[in-house]
Amino acid sequence: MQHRKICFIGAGNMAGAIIAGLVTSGYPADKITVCAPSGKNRDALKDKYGTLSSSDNIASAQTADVVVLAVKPQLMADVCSELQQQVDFSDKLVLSIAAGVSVERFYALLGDNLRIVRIMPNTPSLVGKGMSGLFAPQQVSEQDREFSSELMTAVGKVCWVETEAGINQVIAAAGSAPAYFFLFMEAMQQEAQRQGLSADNARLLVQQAASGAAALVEANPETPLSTLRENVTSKGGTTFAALNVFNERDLTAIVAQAMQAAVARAEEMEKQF
Ligand SMILES: NC(=O)C1=CN([C@@H]2O[C@H](COP(=O)(O)OP(=O)(O)OC[C@H]3O[C@@H](n4cnc5c(N)ncnc54)[C@H](O)[C@@H]3O)[C@@H](O)[C@H]2O)C=CC1
Ligand SMILES: O=C(O)[C@@H]1CCC=N1
Repeated sequence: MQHRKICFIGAGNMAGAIIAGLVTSGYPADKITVCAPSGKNRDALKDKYGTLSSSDNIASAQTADVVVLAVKPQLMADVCSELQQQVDFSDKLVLSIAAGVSVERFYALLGDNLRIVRIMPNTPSLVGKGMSGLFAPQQVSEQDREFSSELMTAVGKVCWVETEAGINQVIAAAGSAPAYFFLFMEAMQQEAQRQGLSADNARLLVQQAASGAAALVEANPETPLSTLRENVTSKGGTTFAALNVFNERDLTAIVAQAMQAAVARAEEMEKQF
């Protein structure tokens, strides 16, 4: 892949996960500058991965080919207004990983001719297991699309969505989704301990069950998820008893409501930020 000069604005959980994944997969660390007001996170990335560290968003963006906007959505307007005053974006690709900040909003903040791609990644990018959804307006070149795809492929899998609304659906299905699975695993670990297993064993059992299930899904892409579930479920057996509890509480409806809430919040943020 091309090794363009990248500047990350923001050094938090998500930027850190992408940077770690990128460098681990061979992206040259000296082509990556990480900007944040406080030295804590960006210097930790510098120490661990050899990336460059700066408190100066403007100077770093000025010399970059690619600017990754990785601050919280509520800070995006302030950060962009400051950049817009001093940085010429005409020769730069801008990648936003923020939830709830639309392309239209970026045009208003940084200029109408902005080369922008919205990316919705997730934190498993840290270990090369990320999932990113990408959206670009029509005028974004094939080269910029390809670079964006390759960048995120370095830290996981990617899919493109046809419309910007698709980014909010990606949030519900992948961006926020690691937290759903963590919540589920937390609940299982808690109950396993309550039943008498040690904390270490409870964690190990839940962890391996989850990663084993995910590995089976990955290894059998043609097999419906329902078949994998049925393969565990003996009629009248223990799994059947457990699944009955989920079904009685209508887990499917709960999951649907949760994913709809994520989309609704993203839509609300688009109006707010
Ligand atoms: N955490 C996640 O799982 C995901 C987060 N995102 C998006 O990524 C973005 C960042 O989220 P997190 O990394 O979770 O947040 P975070 O709070 O961990 O990181 C935000 C970073 O921005 C930095 N920052 C604050 N003000 C700044 C400024 N003026 N200039 C430069 N840097 C500044 C902070 O120092 C911090 O390093 C958000 O827009 C979020 O919607 C997208 C997908 C997944
Ligand atoms: O919770 C959030 O708003 C961000 C976007 C997707 C994951 N974390």
